Amino acid sequence: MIGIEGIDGAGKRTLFGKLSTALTERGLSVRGRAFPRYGVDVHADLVRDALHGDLGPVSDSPHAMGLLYALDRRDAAEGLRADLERYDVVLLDRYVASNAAYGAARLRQDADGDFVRWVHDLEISRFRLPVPDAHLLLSVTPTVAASRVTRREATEVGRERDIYESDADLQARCAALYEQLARRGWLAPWTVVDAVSTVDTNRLVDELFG
Ligand SMILES: Cc1cn([C@H]2C[C@H](O)[C@@H](COP(=O)(O)O)O2)c(=O)[nH]c1=O
Repeated sequence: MIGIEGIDGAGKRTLFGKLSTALTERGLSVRGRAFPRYGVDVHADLVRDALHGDLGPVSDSPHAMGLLYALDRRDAAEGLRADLERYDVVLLDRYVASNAAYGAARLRQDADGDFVRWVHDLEISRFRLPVPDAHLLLSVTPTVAASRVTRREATEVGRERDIYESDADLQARCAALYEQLARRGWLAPWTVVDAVSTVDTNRLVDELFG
């Protein structure tokens, strides 16, 4: 199970698609999932409302938001465990590490702070969510990521920027948090992928799967 992580606009969705194709071409069965599961889980829908300022003070509280993201994953845990039995590779577009990075960045803590520990206690120790085997961190400057978010807005009709995407300082702190989590090997080993230019997916698959 591989978690694909990075700030908004880092290119996670693109890599997710390319990796799925490359792994399938090598004869592996692949199951992809994305969190939050908007339209599937009530907690994820509350997250979406909060991200657009439609849930009152909930969006002001990193812990309230963190709990909603965690509950969405807890509701998916049984399905995830079944996927792990059935598929060679489970690819995740965001997972527990997103909660650690964004919440800690909002609270201006670092990776050794209370929030990252709180996420671990809640999602891993208490909810017993499956632990990933590896993380891929798409590393990109916040400026490049922001320009990708702007480009995506132009093509996705009706899509409104959420409260995190509009906050350049938060994105910069979040990028720093991800780098710290990667250096510490938080939860699983991390491979940092330079995502400013086009990622060589086949090379990445070779690195990951030999
Ligand atoms: C999955 C997840 C996302 N997030 C944030 C990252 C994004 O800015 C936002 C929405 O995710 P998305 O843009 O990938 O749909 O939620 C968390 O803070 N914690 C989480 O657990």
